[in-house]
Amino acid sequence: RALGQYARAVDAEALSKQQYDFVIAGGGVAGLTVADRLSENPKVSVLVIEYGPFDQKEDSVLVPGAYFPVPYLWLPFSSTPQTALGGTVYSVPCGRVVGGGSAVNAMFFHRSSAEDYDAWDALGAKGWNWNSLFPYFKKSETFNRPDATYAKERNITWDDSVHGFSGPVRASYAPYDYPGSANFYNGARSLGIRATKDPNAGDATGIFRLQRSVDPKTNTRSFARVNHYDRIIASRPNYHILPNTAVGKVTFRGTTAVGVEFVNRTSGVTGNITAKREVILAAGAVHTPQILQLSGIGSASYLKGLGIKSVVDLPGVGWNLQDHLVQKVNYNYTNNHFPNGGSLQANATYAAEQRALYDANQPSAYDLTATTGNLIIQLPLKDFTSDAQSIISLAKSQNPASLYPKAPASVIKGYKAQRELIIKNINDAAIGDISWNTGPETSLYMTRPLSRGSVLINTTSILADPLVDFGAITDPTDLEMLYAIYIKNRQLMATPDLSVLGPSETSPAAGVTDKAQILARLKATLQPSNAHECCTAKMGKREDGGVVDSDNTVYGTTRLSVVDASIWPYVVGGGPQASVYAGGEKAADTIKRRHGL
Ligand SMILES: Cc1cc2nc3c(=O)[nH]c(=O)nc-3n(C[C@H](O)[C@H](O)[C@H](O)COP(=O)(O)OP(=O)(O)OC[C@H]3O[C@@H](n4cnc5c(N)ncnc54)[C@H](O)[C@@H]3O)c2cc1C
Repeated sequence: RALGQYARAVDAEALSKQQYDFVIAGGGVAGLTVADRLSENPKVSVLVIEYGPFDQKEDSVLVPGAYFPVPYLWLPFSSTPQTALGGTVYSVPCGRVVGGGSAVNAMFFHRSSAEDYDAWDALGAKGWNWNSLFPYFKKSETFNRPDATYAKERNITWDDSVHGFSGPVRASYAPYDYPGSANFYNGARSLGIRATKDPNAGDATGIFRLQRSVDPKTNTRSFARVNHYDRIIASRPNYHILPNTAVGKVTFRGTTAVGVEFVNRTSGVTGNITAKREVILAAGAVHTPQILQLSGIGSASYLKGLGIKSVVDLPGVGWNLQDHLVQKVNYNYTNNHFPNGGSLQANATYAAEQRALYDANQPSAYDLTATTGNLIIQLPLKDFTSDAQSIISLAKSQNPASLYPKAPASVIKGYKAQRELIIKNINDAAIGDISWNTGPETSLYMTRPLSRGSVLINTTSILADPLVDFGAITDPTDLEMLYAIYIKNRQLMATPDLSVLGPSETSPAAGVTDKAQILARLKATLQPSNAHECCTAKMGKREDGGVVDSDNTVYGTTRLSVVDASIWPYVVGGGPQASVYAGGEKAADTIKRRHGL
């Protein structure tokens, strides 16, 4: 049988006889963005090989308010014991499904501050800066304005000039809001926190309304499977996806990538497929470095220990892992509004009513994700604490080589350069967030880590998880920044607008005021990952631990590129997906140009 639209019906033998112009490993945000753009040309054939299945349009995928439990995660998957956290292991959250992280994420969809992208360029990702990414942010989205009356009532503001109106990702604001949002907004304003007109304009600090990747016509998730595959596939016989299949390694002629080896996860059947023009890695920041190492691209001496023949000695592969720290803070409220962000879980009658409204396409609590409220506060360090200078001094006093003892020398060199820029921008770009779901849970995020981790293989099987070391809070500055965010949240909860609701903290440090004790509680309860893993095949100079050049090509190879969140020099503040979509759009243009398409 010839390859069908979904390529699901094809057995490995038939597939092995096919050749594609481009073979893409990983059908997540970046992979499907690039596949869509390349296959716009009917003469270009594209195969995406995706480890996970197609989703079955479950509520937990499509309905924002039915988000929990999060489906299609890579489970069970644990990190290595975290040395600065008493040897505890933590889960490594990533999506494993067509659509990748966008099929399972909390749908925050927003850009970071211009300083973050400009820092990438300064660190050697030449041409990757705010100005060059800006048109791609616009290209990636169809922005939907909220209803005018609702927007006025709820202080929703935006700037049309920074948005796109014809791109694949549907971006919108929730049409429903809990009354507690007003308390949060007014409390933040009373602390002097600026109301940001639109965080997507290059300054993502202040308090603002969360834009989400949700289609406002259907009130369902707008994710890469829908916006970069379902939307177009009927007219693209040249675009195929092979699900439930792992890319095991890239195959080479010399240092030229010529295809991939794959294994079907359920049948175990293996095969090879030829890529006539290019192999594109888009397996996410945890798995792209795994594929590279299994293919002989990484530290030659390390790979030799596993019996893997080196193709290119590239010690930066797998290093520079970054993520955002998460700290949940829970409260009891004696006088909270009803309904609030906890009501769907706590009150079955209310949940049934809201579900009926949602099904009738009326504004409903099901239009919100179960994780968040509608508002978020993102601030630079100086706006979280008056103690910013001593935190900066602490950061400067660290010795990067001893913080990251096993990292190759080139990686340390790049790490030092990153630290200098991060410290320089620390009082301008956001370092963390406060998000209250208007119910029992507040989420704090420390988004400007100075600690670094790694993803290294320790077997030669693609079906075994790589070793993921988040390196969480190995630089003690990160814990101090988290503490600053935590204290700011306490100040916020003490403002008249929020204290009127009668909050009393139940965890992580109920009643504790001593700093050392609070730090101990934070260490015991923080999560090293917000599923925002990135930066493990960094774009930048090779001598600084770089893995890909500014055109996404893996150093020392031809016809092999990386397009996902692995390529970032350092993590953006806020949610990463909008930046991955934009980076995918930019990479697709680069690849087209390279092949004269
Ligand atoms: C639970 C969760 C919540 C999140 N919430 C938000 C949010 O609210 N806002 C936000 O901006 N970001 C959020 N993120 C992060 C965001 O989704 C990711 O940053 C983004 O998906 C990364 O895109 P990517 O293309 O780099 O990788 P992914 O989208 O993860 O895609 C990688 C794909 O490659 C596949 N793959 C892996 N190994 C192989 C292999 N060997 N062969 C073939 N395929 C392979 C994976 O199955 C996956 O589908 C969240 C992520 C998760 C998991």
